[in-house]
Amino acid sequence: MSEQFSSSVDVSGEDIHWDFKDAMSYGGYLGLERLLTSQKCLTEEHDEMLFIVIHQVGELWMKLVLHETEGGIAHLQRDEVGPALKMFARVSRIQEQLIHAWDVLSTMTPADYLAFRDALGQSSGFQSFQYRTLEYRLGNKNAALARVHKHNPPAHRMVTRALELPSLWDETLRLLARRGYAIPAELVERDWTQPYAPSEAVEDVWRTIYRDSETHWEAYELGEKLVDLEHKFQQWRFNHMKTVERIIGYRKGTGGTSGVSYLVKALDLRFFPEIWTVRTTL
Ligand code: HEM
Ligand SMILES: N[C@@H](CC(=O)c1ccccc1NC=O)C(=O)O
Repeated sequence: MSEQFSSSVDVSGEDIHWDFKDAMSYGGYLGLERLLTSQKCLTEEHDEMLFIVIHQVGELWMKLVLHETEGGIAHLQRDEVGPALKMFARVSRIQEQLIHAWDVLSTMTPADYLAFRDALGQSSGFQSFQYRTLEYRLGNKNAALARVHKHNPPAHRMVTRALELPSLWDETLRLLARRGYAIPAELVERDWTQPYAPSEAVEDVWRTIYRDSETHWEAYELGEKLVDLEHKFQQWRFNHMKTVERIIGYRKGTGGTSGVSYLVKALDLRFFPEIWTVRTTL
């Protein structure tokens, strides 16, 4: 073994020796070489680095949110509510990080952003395949939005798979049906690519669960976790819309939408509709 690839150190009387060729290192394990050379600014503008890093951090958190959401859904499929709740609790904490990231981006003024905005061309958050995958897994099935990814086959496969699978809400209703709650049969087996249509029968089930939570404790806890998750998703959307308003005003979006008014409309979307409507009649 060559001397330069090995080392030993005396730590509290213990001789620790390692071989660098095989040893795991901090940067190697974390892939820092790729991670920290992936901030490729197109301009010399100071704030472009902030813009890139905020998006990269967002995509990394989204990766973990997807991982935890998949894990949580898999537990629900196996009727393991407790471990699913543990994963959704983590999702909510990650969402808090995503929400607070807007405060960092808000330090960028309109002039700072406009200085490099033209370099972005027609690229836009619309093209985030992880975001679209997440929306589909949670239950917002707008099939048209998958087409954006058709020129990127791995992304298209990921998004299409999410479109075709039962969402978190679908799996929640299937679990309730297995537990004897009166979920309509056409919601237990359906074409999952289609948007979910709210049902009075489902609202009735949640009314039963909420009115007597002590006898329906697991279902009640699951319902409240989903409320947290959707509430935080709404907060993220709202902060996005307000940050966009303060940075580009009422300009059109680079992705071709009207901009702020498009983002305002997106605030009306619901992943778990009956869990909200039931609250009016509890
Ligand atoms: C200066 C900052 C930003 C501006 C001006 C902005 C603006 C917009 C606009 C106008 C849209 C609508 C699509 C379009 O026409 O382009 C949009 C969509 C989107 N943006 Fe941003 N955005 C900003 C930052 C971010 C950040 C930091 C993220 C994520 C980390 C993000 C994620 C998204 C996503 C996922 C969509 C698609 C939303 C949907 O389809 O409902 N944006 N953004
Ligand atoms: N839609 C934004 C551009 C934008 O925000 C963006 C552009 C490239 C990569 C990520 C982006 N972020 C989210 O939409 C705009 O209209 O200025």
